[in-house]
This record gives sequence, C-alpha cells and structure tokens, in this order.
Amino acid sequence: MADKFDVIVIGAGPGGYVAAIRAAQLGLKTACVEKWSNEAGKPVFGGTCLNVGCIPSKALLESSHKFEEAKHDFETHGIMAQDVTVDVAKMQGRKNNIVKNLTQGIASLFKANGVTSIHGAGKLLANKQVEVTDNAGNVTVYDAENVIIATGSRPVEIPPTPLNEHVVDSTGALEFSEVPKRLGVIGAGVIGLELGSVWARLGSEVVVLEAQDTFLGAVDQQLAKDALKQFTKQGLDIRLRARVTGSEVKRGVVKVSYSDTKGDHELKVDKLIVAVGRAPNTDNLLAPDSGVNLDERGFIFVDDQCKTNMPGVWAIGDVVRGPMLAHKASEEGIVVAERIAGHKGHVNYDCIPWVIYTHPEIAWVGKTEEQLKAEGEEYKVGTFPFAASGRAMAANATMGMVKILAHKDTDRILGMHIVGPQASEMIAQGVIAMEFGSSSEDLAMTVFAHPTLSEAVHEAALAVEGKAIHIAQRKKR
Ligand SMILES: NC(=O)c1ccc[n+]([C@@H]2O[C@H](COP(=O)([O-])OP(=O)(O)OC[C@H]3O[C@@H](n4cnc5c(N)ncnc54)[C@H](O)[C@@H]3O)[C@@H](O)[C@H]2O)c1
Repeated sequence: MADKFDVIVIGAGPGGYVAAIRAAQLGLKTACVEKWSNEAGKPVFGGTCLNVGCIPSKALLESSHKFEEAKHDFETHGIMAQDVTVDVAKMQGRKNNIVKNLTQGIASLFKANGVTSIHGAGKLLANKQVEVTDNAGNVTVYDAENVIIATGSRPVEIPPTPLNEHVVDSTGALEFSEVPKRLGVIGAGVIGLELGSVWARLGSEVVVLEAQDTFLGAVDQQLAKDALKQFTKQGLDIRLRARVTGSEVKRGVVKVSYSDTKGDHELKVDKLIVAVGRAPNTDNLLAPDSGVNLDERGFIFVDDQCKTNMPGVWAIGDVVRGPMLAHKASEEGIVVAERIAGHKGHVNYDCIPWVIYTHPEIAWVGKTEEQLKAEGEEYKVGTFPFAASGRAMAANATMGMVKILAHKDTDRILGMHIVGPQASEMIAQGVIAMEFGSSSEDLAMTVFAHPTLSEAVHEAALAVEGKAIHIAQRKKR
C-alpha cells in the first residue's frame, strides 16, 4: 500500500492545482494526480486552460490584434506601416513559450508548497481510495481522507463533422501552421468567436455557422446586437439558424452541408473548427463501487459546497454544474480546501464574471435585462457609450458601452454589462461592487481617475438616475 494523504486531487487544471496548493498551504498532506504528459513523458500541469485554452488563445488574440492594428489602425495615429506581414511560426512559438513558462511554474509552486505530484490517470475506488495508472501501465493505489475530483471537460464532437486533419476542435485551431484562406467555424459561442477572430484578423475569410436564432443568447441582447454589428464589420460572416448536417473532405477542401430557414446549403472551406460546447471528463474516472452519482446531464452531482453524495469526496470546476470557467473552478478549489481544513468558505455564484475576448471584448456579471424581465424584477438602467469617452477616443476604441442594471426600489446593482475596450479588466469593478452589495449610487459617488476608460462605469452609474454628465439624458429632478 502506498502513502496515505489528507487530500488527493485528481486533475491539475485551474481547479485542481489551485485546490492542491491551498490544501497544502493549510497544512494538509496533499497529492495531485495528473495524466497529461509532454513529449519527454514528463507530467504537464495546468489542464485545458494553460495548455490548450485560455492562455494560448489569449496569446494568439493579442498577436493577431497587433497585426490588425498595424494594418488598419496605425494610419489613424499617423503611423505608416507598409507591407506588414505575419510569421505564423514565430507567433505560434511565442504562444508555446508562454504556455511552457506557465505550466512549468506550477511544478515549482507544487514543490514550494509541498504538494506531491503523482503522474498517471486517476480513478476513484470505494472508500476514498485513488488508483493511479502510469504511462507504463503500472498501477498504484493511494488512500485519502478527502478526494477532490477536478478532471475538467473536453470539446464536444458531433456526428456530422468527425475530426481529421482539416476538421479540428479548439485544440487543433490553436495549432494551424499557416493562415487558412477560408475558415469555417461551427458554433458562435465563446470559443467560435475568439478563434474565429484570431484567424480572421490574420487574413482568413471566416464563416461562422450557428444553430440558434439568437446571437449570444446568454449576453444582454442590447450588447450582443452591438457586438454582432462590430464583428460583421470586421469581416466575420455569422450565419444564424444554420444547422450543420454533414461534412466531407476532398483534396484538402472541406465541404460543409447545413440547412437554415431558406433551405439546404453548402460551404467550402480549407479548415473547419468545431466549437459546439464542452462535455465533462468522467470516462473511466469512477469505479462502479465508488458510489459517486452523476447528475442527469452527466456531470458529477454536487451540492452548493461541491460535496458529492459520498462523504469526503468533492468535485469542482468543469466536471460539475455551473459555468465552465477557469476562475469559477479555482474559486471552488480554494473553498473546498478551506472546508476540508475546517474553515468556512463560500463561492458567490451570483457574482462570477464572464468575458469573451473578442475585439471589442464582451464582459458581464449578474443578470441581463432579459433575465430580469423574465423574473418580473423591476429595475433601472444606466448606459454610457465609449464614443463619449475622451480616453476611448485617444485609444481609437470608441465602440461599445457600459450598462448597469439596478433594482428599482433598493438601487442594488443587479448586473453590469460591458462591450468595448478593456471590458475584461473593467468588469472587475462590477464584480467588486456586486460582491459588496453596492447600489448604483455607491458607484456614482465614487471618484474615478480621469481620463480613464473606467469613467464609463462611473457615468453609467450616474446615468441610472439620469445624472450622467457627458451624455444628454432626459432630466430627472
Ligand atoms: N473566454 C472564456 O471565458 C471562455 C473561452 C473559451 C471557452 N470557454 C468555455 O468553454 C465552454 C465551451 O465553449 P464553446 O464556445 O464550445 O461553447 P458555447 O456553449 O459557448 O457555444 C457553442 C455554440 O455552438 C452552437 N451549436 C451547437 N451545436 C451546433 C450545430 N450542430 N451547428 C451549429 N451550431 C451549433 C450552440 O448553439 C452555441 O451557440 C463554454 O462553456 C465556455 O464557457 C470560456
């Protein structure tokens, strides 16, 4: 029998590695099991987010945005940059280095905090035992007082578009060695829009096929409509109500069949990205006698404290209910570690920010206007466009707005929605305000530095009561 641990975490993504570090900080004897290997057969930490998700996509989004700026924006500033070209291999190399640095950083953090790293595939047995099978097939069983399952998710595959060299998922779409001339994307969700943007900026003709009739249904529709206009202007051809029915690859060309309200269509592209959602990783994870239940959608069933139905077994992140977001997973990891150590911990699921890293970025926290209407909640609205912001003008980034929704009677902020420059950074102001139960008046009475983009948040808060200074509003006395 191998060592016994206070905590064994299965999975070293942003949920698992954060849980392991926090548990070790709290004095618990902690191990983290990870099966991912690099070419040298060494363990790779960081999960989807660091290796094939958030971080590499942001690296490519930054690089491609710079290219787009150099081509289309510099001239506005009086900077002439003729014949700007892209070296895709160099761009990819930079991205790979960032990933390497970050993932190796986790190994150092594990060492510094005394987390034992176990390389292999983890499986939960009965009585909180964890079986680990290494690359060579050797099996070791470990005992634990507590097990935290943090195995994440994987891209969903659909029968009409089996993956191959030309039809890829989000991982493949981060690895293109050249810019595809024609690129198809299935799914106008977060991944489809971010990766579609990267390659469109680098020169691909991009067509996005989306089955729903509403663009970004989870986003406040005033902002979603604004964003759709911008994306269309940038050349993304977004086709709604388009249901993909099949695909065929012939001589390097992907023929995609889809139908919409007007009938059946065909689209020819050089690469096709399938970005239709993600599914929880539970395959071969739970021995039949582990006793852990899944919910009706195949996620590990947990309560609001991330406890499964088996005492001492917890689950966090993409493998459980709730948004598939790295920061939600990390927060759950911290809370579970704290609870195991006997402390109190709580995730405020009402204050989790969302960001889509397109240009302009889309970010929000709390309820949308559509949700408030559906719930019959009475609310007030304040908006402020970046077109009226001096700092946005200086940055040549005047598209979009800030929108604040506040309760009609209590004035408590119910939601903040931003489409525009640096929305990913600015949304933290809404998250903090909501976490502290602020009213729109609290924000309106706060001093914001001038000139900053954040002043749009201030003005939107002032606008809730018709008091915005830099836009004309109907008078309220
Ligand atoms: N910036 C971020 O926070 C970020 C980035 C990437 C991924 N993620 C997370 O990863 C998860 C997966 O992202 P995603 O973009 O794959 O999923 P998503 O759920 O955001 O979007 C998938 C889209 O595909 C459409 N779709 C499904 N089947 C289709 C079909 N057959 N034909 C056409 N359209 C179809 C859906 O209607 C939906 O709009 C999300 O939950 C997201 O939260 C987050």
